[in-house]
Order: sequence, then structure tokens, then C-alpha cells
Amino acid sequence: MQLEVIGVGGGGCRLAAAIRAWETDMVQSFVLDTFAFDTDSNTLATLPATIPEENRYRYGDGVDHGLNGNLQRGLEVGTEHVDELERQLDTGNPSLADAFVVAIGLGGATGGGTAPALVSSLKRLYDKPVYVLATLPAASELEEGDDSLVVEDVVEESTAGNESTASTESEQGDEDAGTGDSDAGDEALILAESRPLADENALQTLEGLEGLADAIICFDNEAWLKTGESLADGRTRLNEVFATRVGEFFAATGDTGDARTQQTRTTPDAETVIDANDIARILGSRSSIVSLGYGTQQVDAAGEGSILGLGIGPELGPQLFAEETTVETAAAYSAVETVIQKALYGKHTLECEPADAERALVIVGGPPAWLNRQAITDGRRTVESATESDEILGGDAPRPAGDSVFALVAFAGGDLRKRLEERNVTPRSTES
Ligand SMILES: Nc1nc2c(ncn2[C@@H]2O[C@H](COP(=O)(O)OP(=O)(O)OP(=O)(O)O)[C@@H](O)[C@H]2O)c(=O)[nH]1
Repeated sequence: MQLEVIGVGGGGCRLAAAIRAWETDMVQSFVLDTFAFDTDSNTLATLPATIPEENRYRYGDGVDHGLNGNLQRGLEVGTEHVDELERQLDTGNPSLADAFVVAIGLGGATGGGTAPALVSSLKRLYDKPVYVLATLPAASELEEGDDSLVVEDVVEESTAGNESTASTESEQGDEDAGTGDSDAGDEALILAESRPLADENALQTLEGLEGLADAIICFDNEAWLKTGESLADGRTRLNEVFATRVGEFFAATGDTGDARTQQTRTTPDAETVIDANDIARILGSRSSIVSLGYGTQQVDAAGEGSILGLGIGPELGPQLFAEETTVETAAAYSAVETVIQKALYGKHTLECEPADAERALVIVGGPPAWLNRQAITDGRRTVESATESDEILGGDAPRPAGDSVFALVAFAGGDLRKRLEERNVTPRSTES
């Protein structure tokens, strides 16, 4: 599966960069291009190199340092500039994509304001699934701080068109931003910590995406921050957590490889291959809310040091991919069982119970010798009974060079939407 990943707004751009960084280490490429779109030139200038300069784009007439949560203005800016953003995407490979991923931070005005127009435009132009990655605001952001900007302060009254590519902006930014650790950048960061309207904005954006986005994969910032940790301090870690889960989810699709170069896969084929259609079946096309669970366990990748032959019993079944089994079967079974339990009952990107889900996808991956077929089959049954759903798909993701076994569980639809109620951000539903 090949994706165009588009980050919009500060959080969305950083998340897109984190996904690209995660994907860079993988043999299977599933990202065609990564774009970063923002009204804030500081954010673009401070992104890591995983997003090439030419794919960073600042937009918004008269706005330079973001919209500071003015969602009404954000919606206008999004609608006014969506064609311009589409032209930027044309410099990539949108027509080769199996799906689009639009990453935003709910609560802000740039990502939240542009996403509905952009998702709508992508659907119209390409008729491919558009999945939105959306972070939910942290509780600490809702507290009104003295540092809260008055919106007019950042929406300059300039009428001059100032669309420009990031390279132009970063030249200007370099003067005051240096490598990005500028005073202006720090100031913007502190200001962004206080967003009293974040929940209201989040709700409005979710409503705007309703019926447009095929699915909305949520990540609850509040649940993932440590006690007393600020978003500014924790965001890199949070982005890595979310990027890993999103990455494992899309990287497991069988038809990965570089569509631009026609380069073929170098990893062994999975026993049960999931593809873009399976992903579409589980995520749906009616703006289902999605949550991702993940479990991992470090293993001895080469199988060295394990006790050959011990614990192998017919009841545990053969190893799934091993040509030469060097891993104790009981150890492999236990590792797979453990990671599935962790993915099922451990912390999800959006807190939920398995029974909330209407549909689920479970992916088990790791070094081939560790992927015990019986454990995977039993694990899928466990997911099936925990969710009480018969719409379950499973896939394998052999990673010859990996040193851990992992399971990724995606829950979609059903009562997951109700989980947003606890966050006061429940959009009305168009799901049947
Ligand atoms: N996980 C995570 N969340 C973030 C990050 N940055 C911002 N957020 C969240 O996203 C919300 C919106 O922030 P931004 O993405 O910076 O906002 P924006 O879309 O640029 O909009 P404006 O700043 O209003 O122009 C915040 O309220 C945070 O909850 C990040 O790097 N990681």
C-alpha cells in the first residue's frame, strides 16, 4: 500500500515528519511523499529533514505565525487555499497513491480549519480513501493562560498575497530563527500551550470531517502525557508513539514497495497478506473513529541461545515462516500471545474497550522464526471473542531483520465514537 502523507498545522506537520522518520528505517516503503502545510513559517523551518524543503509549504494571506486557534479564520483560509495546496501535492505522486493520510492536531485552527476542505478536495480529485490522523487536545491546554494571544495579534491586516514556498520563508526565518530554536519559535511554542477553545474547535473540526474522511484515527494527547508533563515537553515522544502504530498498521500491507521505481519487496511474503482493500474494509468509508493498540516484546532475533527442540509439541503447531527453526516453540508461542494481549488490553491511542469496536484488524509481526502460526490463530480468536465482532481481519508482517515480536490491533466503528463523549468532542454520526 502506498500513501501520500500530508501534515497540516504544527502538530500535523510534526506527526507527518515522525511517520516518515519511522518509515525510513523499514525495508518496506509505504510512503510515497510527505508534505507539510502550515500557516506558521516557524513550524516549517523547524521540521526535521525527513520532510524535504520543497515539500514544506506556507500558506495564508496575511498570516505568518499561525492562527492561534481562530477556527473560523482557519476554515476560511483552508477553503481559500485548498487549490493552491492541491497544486503543491501535484509535485509529488498523488495519482500513484492507494490512499491519502492527512495528519492534524484537533484544537488548532490551521490543521482543523484546512482539513475538511482538503479532505473533500482529495476525495473529489482522486476518489481514493482519505484517512485522517487526529490528536485530541490535552486538558492542560484548556486552561486560560496569561500568555494567550489575542487572535487579531497574529492575523495581520495585510492584504498582500504572501503565498510562498517554505524555502522562501525559511530564508527569512533563518534570520530570526537560525536552526529553528529562535525566540520567535519559542514564543510560538509557549503561546500554543494555552488553547482555551481547543475542545470546541476539536468538535467543530470533527463535525466538518463527518461524511468526508473515510476514517479518523485518533490519538488522545491527554492520556499519553505523563503527570505534570507539558505537551511541549512530551510531544516528540507522543508523536513517536503514534507514528509507530500508524506505521506498523500501514507497513503490514502486502503490496508495499516503491511504486515510483517499481522496486520489489525484499522481505518474505506474509502467510496472510493484508492489502489496501482489507484496510479499507476495516476502517470503513463513513468517518469511523479508529483506535490503535500495540504490544511488543524484545526477542533473540537469530534464535541463538534458545534451546532447540525443547517445548515443541504438535499442540503448539509449526513455526509460520521458519525454514530452519532455531527458536523454542513455546517461547515463540508465548511471545506472540503476550504481544496480542498487550495490543488488545494495553493503552490504545484512544482509550476504549475491545467490545466498543464494530470491526478489528490484528497484525502480528517480527522475525519469521518467531511467528508461531498456532499462536497467531489463537490470538485472532481472542480478538474475535473480546470484540464480539465477526468482522475481524488478520495479517502477518515478517521482519527478518527485526529484534522484536509485535502485535497491532486496530479497532474501528461502533461505540468508539462514544469514547469521544468523555472528551466532550462527539460529532453527530453519519455512520449507519
Ligand atoms: N501529539 C501532538 N500533538 C500536538 C503537537 N503539536 C500540537 N499538538 C496538538 O494539536 C493541537 C493544535 O495545535 P497545532 O497543530 O499547533 O495548531 P495548528 O493547526 O497549527 O493551528 P494554529 O496554531 O491555531 O494556527 C494542539 O492543541 C495540541 O493538542 C505535537 O507535536 N504532537
